[in-house]
Amino acid sequence: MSALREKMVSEGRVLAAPAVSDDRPRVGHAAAGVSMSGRKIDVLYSEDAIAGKVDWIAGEVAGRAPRRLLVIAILKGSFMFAADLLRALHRRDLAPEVEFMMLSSYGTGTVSSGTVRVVRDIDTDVAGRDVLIIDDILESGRTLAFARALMIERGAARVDVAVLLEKPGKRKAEIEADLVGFVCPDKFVVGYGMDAAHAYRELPFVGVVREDGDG
Ligand SMILES: O=P(O)(O)OC[C@H]1O[C@H](OP(=O)(O)OP(=O)(O)O)[C@H](O)[C@@H]1O
Ligand SMILES: Nc1nc2[nH]cnc2c(=O)[nH]1
Repeated sequence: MSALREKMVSEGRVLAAPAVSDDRPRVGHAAAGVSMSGRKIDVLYSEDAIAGKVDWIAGEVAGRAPRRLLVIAILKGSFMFAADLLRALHRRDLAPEVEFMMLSSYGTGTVSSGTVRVVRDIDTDVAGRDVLIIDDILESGRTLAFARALMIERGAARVDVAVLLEKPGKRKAEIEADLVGFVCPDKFVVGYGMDAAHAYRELPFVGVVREDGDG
């Protein structure tokens, strides 16, 4: 800490940065069994691996030379992917407008209810625009089929879909993503925006919660 900052802290004019505990989980490529609130999470895709895919997706989007690009992030699960992807798009000299649509079909469970609920709609007119819908994961496809159909119905010129993860062989609705980060094993994944009963969204990596008895 600089002498000036030390003086300001001692005078109560600024807060000292909290001490960083050294026993934080270190998450890298080979990390496994990270402990979170007593549950073990096996890391499936590390922060570095995700960053590489995000950069690749941004390059692909830029290569399509979108016109009047509107990025629509499907909340809640996509918030972290959206934040990283938007910064990566900026680095590729794209300046999209950004919208958020909140859809839900899983509630607190791990199986799709089969019904997509619009919790919050966008308030931008999409007619004539190139739209990129982004979501964390494509599984049954109900969420993204719903969102894409809605944007086409509203007159978007083009609708592309980018997801960080897709689970093959699970589709119940007719949709394929245009850009996919990882093809994911058939396990319920958490982290990097994705939850299990509202937990784990804050994790910077994608993992799988270890079942009791998994070791
Ligand atoms: O392909 P699908 O089977 O439709 O599943 C994918 C959707 O499921 C999750 O959302 P969820 O409904 O859990 O809401 P959340 O994003 O608020 O967590 C996820 O964020 C995707 O949007
Ligand atoms: N958190 C989470 N949400 C999902 N929605 C569809 N599949 C999944 C999954 O594996 N994890």
